[in-house]
Amino acid sequence: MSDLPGIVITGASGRMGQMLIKTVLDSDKARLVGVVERAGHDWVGRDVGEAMGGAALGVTVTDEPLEAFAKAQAVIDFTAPAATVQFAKLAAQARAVHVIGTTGMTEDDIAQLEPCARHAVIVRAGNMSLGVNLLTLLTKKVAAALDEEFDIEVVEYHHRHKVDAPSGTALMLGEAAAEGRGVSLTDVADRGRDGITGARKRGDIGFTAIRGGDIIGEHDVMFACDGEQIILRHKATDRSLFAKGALRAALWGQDQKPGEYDMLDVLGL
Ligand SMILES: NC(=O)C1=CN([C@@H]2O[C@H](COP(=O)(O)OP(=O)(O)OC[C@H]3O[C@@H](n4cnc5c(N)ncnc54)[C@H](O)[C@@H]3O)[C@@H](O)[C@H]2O)C=CC1
Ligand SMILES: O=C(O)C1=N[C@H](C(=O)O)C[C@H](O)C1
Repeated sequence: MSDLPGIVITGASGRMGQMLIKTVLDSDKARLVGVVERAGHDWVGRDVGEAMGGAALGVTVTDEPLEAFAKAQAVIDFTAPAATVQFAKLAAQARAVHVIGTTGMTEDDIAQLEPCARHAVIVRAGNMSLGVNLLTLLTKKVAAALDEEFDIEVVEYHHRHKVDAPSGTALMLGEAAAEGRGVSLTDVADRGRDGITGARKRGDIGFTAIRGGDIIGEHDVMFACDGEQIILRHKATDRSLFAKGALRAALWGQDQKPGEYDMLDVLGL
């Protein structure tokens, strides 16, 4: 048997799940040892290669995550908040690195990761791409350089199937802008404008979510004052970018102590 790190992918049939499976299969640094779907899904019990419309891979889709995690060195998880919280407990039990791409997690969901990270490595980021993580650093720097004469607005664009807003990336960028300004995002976030909202409050960080078609993910951070605007933009044109980042995190996590990490740690930024 190969001694390459064994990876389990959760949410196997999802947009990211399928991309992650292909990315692990294409890699010469890791091997696919399991795939998980939710109970009742029609992929459960089938060979994942065949379920994806190709040749059999000898890996059967399971709805028993702990059994799968016990065989793995890392779990890559892009599913939904409630599932991710459960998977964190099971990955900790199996001492497997848990890479979390799932967005839309509440503060309570995130708090439940903390005890799990005492036993296993958790890498969590709303966006696994190098470009977005670099953009968070640029956003922080620009926000620190400008005063509140500049209004900060984060605009995100995603496909029609996305279920959470603002996107995880938009929140990362908002956090970075707030950090640059030395304020707490909770105090200044303006997340939903509708009706007679009153004029914009000085110092607020606004969020707008566009949903349509098959847009993979685009994010603008606008700094607008009277007479000029600066717009920092990231555009994802291929989901494989997130999957490659997640696999990189899973491999990086093999050499780390238990704890919570993000992609800036992985990328050394
Ligand atoms: N951090 C990042 O770089 C990125 C994060 N995402 C996030 O990843 C998540 C998934 O996105 P998509 O793949 O587009 O969604 P999707 O809806 O296509 O896939 C989610 C999959 O998870 C499965 N699932 C749900 N509950 C489950 C459970 N209890 N056990 C096993 N499987 C379960 C669903 O059946 C589905 O197959 C979202 O939160 C999204 O925002 C997406 C792209 C990049
Ligand atoms: O749901 C998606 O598709 C994406 N979600 C992530 C987010 O919420 O920021 C990352 C990426 O933009 C795609």
